[in-house]
Amino acid sequence: MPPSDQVLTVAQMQAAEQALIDGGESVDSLMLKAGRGAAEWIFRLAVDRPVTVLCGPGNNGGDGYVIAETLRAWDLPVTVVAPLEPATDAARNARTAYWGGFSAVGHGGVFVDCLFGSGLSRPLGDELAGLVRTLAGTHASCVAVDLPSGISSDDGVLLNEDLPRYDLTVALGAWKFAHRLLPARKAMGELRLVDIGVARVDEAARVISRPALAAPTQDAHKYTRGLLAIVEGPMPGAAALAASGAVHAGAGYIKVLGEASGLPVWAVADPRPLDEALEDRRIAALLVGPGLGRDGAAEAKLEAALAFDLPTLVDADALHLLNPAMVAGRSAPLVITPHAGEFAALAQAFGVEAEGRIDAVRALASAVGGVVGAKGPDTLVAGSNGRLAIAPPASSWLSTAGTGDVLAGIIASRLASGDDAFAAACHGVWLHGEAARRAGPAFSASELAAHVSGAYAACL
Ligand SMILES: NC(=O)C1=CN([C@@H]2O[C@H](COP(=O)(O)OP(=O)(O)OC[C@H]3O[C@@H](n4cnc5c(N)ncnc54)[C@H](OP(=O)(O)O)[C@@H]3O)[C@@H](O)[C@H]2O)[C@@H](O)CC1
Ligand SMILES: [K+]
Repeated sequence: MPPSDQVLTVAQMQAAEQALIDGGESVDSLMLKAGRGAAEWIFRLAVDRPVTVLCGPGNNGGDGYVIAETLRAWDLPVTVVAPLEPATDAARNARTAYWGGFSAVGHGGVFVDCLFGSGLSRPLGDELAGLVRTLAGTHASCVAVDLPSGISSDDGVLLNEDLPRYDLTVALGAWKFAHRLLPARKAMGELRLVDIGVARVDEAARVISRPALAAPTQDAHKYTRGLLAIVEGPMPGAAALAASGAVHAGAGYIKVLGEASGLPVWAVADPRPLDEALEDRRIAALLVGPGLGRDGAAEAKLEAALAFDLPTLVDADALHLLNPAMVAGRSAPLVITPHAGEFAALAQAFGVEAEGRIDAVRALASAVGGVVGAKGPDTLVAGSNGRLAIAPPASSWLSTAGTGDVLAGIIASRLASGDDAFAAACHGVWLHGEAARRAGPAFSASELAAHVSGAYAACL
């Protein structure tokens, strides 16, 4: 099987295909593997319904002819709609090898979109967009091969409006960013991956998968497991929620630096002035931001916290205060976890200008000199060295107040436990998503936090 966690850009996919060709494959042989692999999934979906394959001019269209011929040979009624002539040798060869018929309107049954794949370079013209919509509307099920036509592979942007929703998208060779990012992901239905022999690409982005975590060693004590200090602000509920997430995610000791009213009994408050409290050499990681406020006092706390150069997670209010001077000269790991609004403020503060979300997240990580967990329904984690990971789809019930504080607590807990910053962010995002899955519908942030230990148990 192909590495099922890697996500490739179009350029990386082309390089991977070239490596296969250098190793003795041809475009035609790869197209046969891709088309036949896709045909198997379509055959299962179709059962005995007729299939209409829309074939474009490039190699995605070539895949379509292979699919049509494969299904025809398996005795399914198949027709091809071909508004454009094949323009590549492989697509021409595949069309020549197709022995079935053509039609202008299709068959009903299953619509298979092989108009454009990763070679789409601009929005569909009105005529082609109309044809895709009509065929989708006149068939009971819709399948996209590699990508739905009209979607930009490298960033998941919809280049046309009113694109159809697909029941199934069969990715060829590797996942592309569009399979993992919104809004494209929403249009794709079920996702399946066909193996054409693509190897692991070291610098590829990854989908975050279940981490392997360890239980504490036999001789562990609370400090070896990690002391996490959470800087409290005027809204102590946020620090308490972060502490609840943190206690279930690995750290052995959670201390809240402040008055800590309303804290659970197992968390320890340290009400001394922050500078003094931060002198505790046993602190393994710091969390600053949840409930911190955005006034002068908050800014002073953030500066003090960052000056200690400990592994630190900056979240929430603190992200509106963070600036380049505060992170200059730091050497300890830093993680920031902005949602879209906080990201925009940070991009301005750090002078990040980039086209597209992925480049922007990478550029911010580089400017901050740390790891960015860009939160949202399709969370991205970027390291300052260009590493990128994409969260698997998570429960939409996470869209409720306080879940971000819980996530901050979990990631900070992983930092205190000794994960490096990138791993802490990835492990934390996975634990948070899994806790939400276990919490079911309509949970509160504290109920979410209580499910983190169940998520942890799944990683042992
Ligand atoms: N390479 C391999 O080994 C393998 C590749 N595989 C398959 O190949 C697919 C990529 O193939 P591809 O690069 O040929 O691109 P594809 O998406 O078919 O379209 C390009 C054509 O469309 C045209 N065009 C673009 N936008 C347009 C628009 N809006 N409106 C009109 N025309 C437009 C463009 O023309 P141009 O932009 O030059 O005008 C060009 O003619 C990939 O997704 C996978 O399915 C698999 O078989 C495995 C082996
Ligand atoms: K397609």
